Amino acid sequence: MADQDAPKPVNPDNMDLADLRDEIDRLDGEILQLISRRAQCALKVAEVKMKAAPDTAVFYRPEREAQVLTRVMERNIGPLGNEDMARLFREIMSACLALEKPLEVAYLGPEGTFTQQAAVKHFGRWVHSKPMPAIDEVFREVEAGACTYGVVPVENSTEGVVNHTLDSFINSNLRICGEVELRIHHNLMAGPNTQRDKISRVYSHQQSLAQCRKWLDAHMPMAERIAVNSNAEAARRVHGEWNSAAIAGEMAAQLYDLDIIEHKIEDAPDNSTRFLIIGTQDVGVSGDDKTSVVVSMRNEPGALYHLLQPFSDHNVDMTRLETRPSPSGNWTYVFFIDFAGHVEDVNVRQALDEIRKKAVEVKVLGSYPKAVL
Ligand SMILES: O=C(O)C(=O)C[C@]1(C(=O)O)C=C[C@@H](O)C=C1
Repeated sequence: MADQDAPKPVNPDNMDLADLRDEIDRLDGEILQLISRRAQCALKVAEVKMKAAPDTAVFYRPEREAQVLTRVMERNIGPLGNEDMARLFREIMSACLALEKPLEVAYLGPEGTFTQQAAVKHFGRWVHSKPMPAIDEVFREVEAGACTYGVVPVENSTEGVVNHTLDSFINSNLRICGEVELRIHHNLMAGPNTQRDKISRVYSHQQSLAQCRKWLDAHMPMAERIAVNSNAEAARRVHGEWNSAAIAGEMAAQLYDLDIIEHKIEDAPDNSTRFLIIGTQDVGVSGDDKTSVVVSMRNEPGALYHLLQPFSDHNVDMTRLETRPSPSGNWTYVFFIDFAGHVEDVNVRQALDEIRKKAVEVKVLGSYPKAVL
């Protein structure tokens, strides 16, 4: 391009409103062209994948998405914050992937749950999402191939692990393809005809009731607390009942037309929940990964020590250990372990090889990128 054709540098400080809007129009034109070119590239990527593996092409690549979002955050110069910028790119990538192949994602419903919020955070808005009534039904939907991926909660920072999810992995061949972390804000909501001092029942998911226990003790000690399948289910019920309230997220209040009586009633201000993305694919190395395994050990003295020793010997950073009763009974246990690294990393492979020699069974649930957003 000749020098005289190059766009003149502009200094927004010296521009009036009309000039600033002209500049925004010009920049929007550039952004539009760039997004279109990016989408064309994604279509070409789909062609290349189809050519290489016509029957088994994998379009959604969590490791690549994590790298793209991490790079956006590293290169961002502001004034938009890193997370805001990454969310914009999250949606662009989501739209590009939908051009390649629209994804079907099952989640723990009904509509308006935190799990749906987590699904949107992870995949963006360009997927077909399908609410399922229970965690094991999310697993079944993905196992049956009706949806390619599923989203289920796995642990909460105040309430701990979601046992249903861990137990579902024991009898399933599904893998973990990703994780999402979500800050959870609980709100007390009711229909427009319900007065706060008349509330006699509070519905929510059992974990949400527990996460708001102190607030409920202090402000609604007389109201009966009723556990239901999900917070969105609680909101749906309250939609048709007087003198009842639900504890749920803002999405549920909008969906079921309820008024929020009190925002952020959770006892722990940094309350957050971790969700897993389940599917059938093995995810490649992103450079900042996590691995989850489930190990069953013989019930003998020192079993746990022998299980953990190889992690320390090979410098593998263990991030979580959960014990669950083994489905075979007899007071035996299985251990769910998360650690940093990917099964293709040498130290991880060595640690797992040693554990396999000592364990009754080792099942790798998946290596996947650490949550970026
Ligand atoms: O790089 C790929 O494999 C792509 O399909 C492109 C792309 C993107 O838009 O950047 C889209 C979907 C994938 O999940 C990852 C990245």
